[in-house]
Amino acid sequence: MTAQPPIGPVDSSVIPRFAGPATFARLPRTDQVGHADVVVAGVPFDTGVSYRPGARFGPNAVREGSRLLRPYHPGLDVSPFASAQVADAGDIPVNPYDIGRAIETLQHEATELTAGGTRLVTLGGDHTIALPLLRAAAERHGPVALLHFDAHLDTWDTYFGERYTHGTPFRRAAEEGILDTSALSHVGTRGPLYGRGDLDEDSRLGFGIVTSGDVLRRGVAETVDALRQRIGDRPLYISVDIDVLDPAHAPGTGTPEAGGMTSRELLEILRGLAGCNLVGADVVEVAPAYDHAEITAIAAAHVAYDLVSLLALRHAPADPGPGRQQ
Ligand SMILES: N=C(N)NCCCC(=O)O
Ligand SMILES: [Zn+2]
Ligand SMILES: [Zn+2]
Repeated sequence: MTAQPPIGPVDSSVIPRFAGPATFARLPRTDQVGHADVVVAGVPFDTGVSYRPGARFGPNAVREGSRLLRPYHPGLDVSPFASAQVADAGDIPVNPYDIGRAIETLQHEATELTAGGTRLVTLGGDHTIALPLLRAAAERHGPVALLHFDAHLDTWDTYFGERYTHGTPFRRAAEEGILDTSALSHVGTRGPLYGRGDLDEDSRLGFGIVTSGDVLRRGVAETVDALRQRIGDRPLYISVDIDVLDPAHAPGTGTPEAGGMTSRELLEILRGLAGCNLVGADVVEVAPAYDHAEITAIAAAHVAYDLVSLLALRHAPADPGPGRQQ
């Protein structure tokens, strides 16, 4: 906890929430605060996609979609921006022409942002960015447990012979030894694969799978129990590909698959993870050009708000009430 109460978001009863440039949840920028406990950073990068491009515009779309968020989270009983100093670090500028350099830059910047113990929630960007983010998390915490919400496995080996793409980050991460192989789960997977071998290789890497259909059949409570048992108190990284949601709930994404979870199911599962040892998280694959009425951007903003709230809970023995307003 910082000595001064945290600087909170702009007061939407004084400055209308539709006015001015958007930071995430109308929070201060990192240069407006001293130390931040949690930072939200954008990564406008989509050079790793295999189908529709456009996730480079995701970070700002999610910021715009976050204007209506309010400071108290009743589901988790926390005022995240009062319990912890949360700030928007802006976008990390990565090379749009060279995936290798983009990955290097992002790993370096994520390491810098988290140097003093600050926790990072990243807004993508395509799923390629999870690899350098996991590297940075593992540098600090050792191999991390991973909860991966996605329609896709993203443990494929190569696309067009390329090893660093949005369909391969978790294969690379497993090979690099930065994941705790006793606690890896995909949640929400569905849709056709290239072959049964995809599943065999995925399981050989150590992943367990809770499909979208499993969530429907078992329900949220049983799903959360199973995930929590696997995670225990290990350092946990959560990666949310917004295409884990049904295209009805997230049309604005690059590789949509029918038969997905609802945003209600996803948010409820996240809330069920309160108290886990979350060390970092990302929300990726928002591609606003295919969105309608900000459906996807708003869903992603709420997911990011829940992730920030899970992180802020660690600073909040009891709800301290509203923070100082900006
Ligand atoms: N959306 C992500 N991250 N990956 C999808 C890759 C699916 C494919 O091109 O076969
Ligand atoms: Zn996906
Ligand atoms: Zn993905």
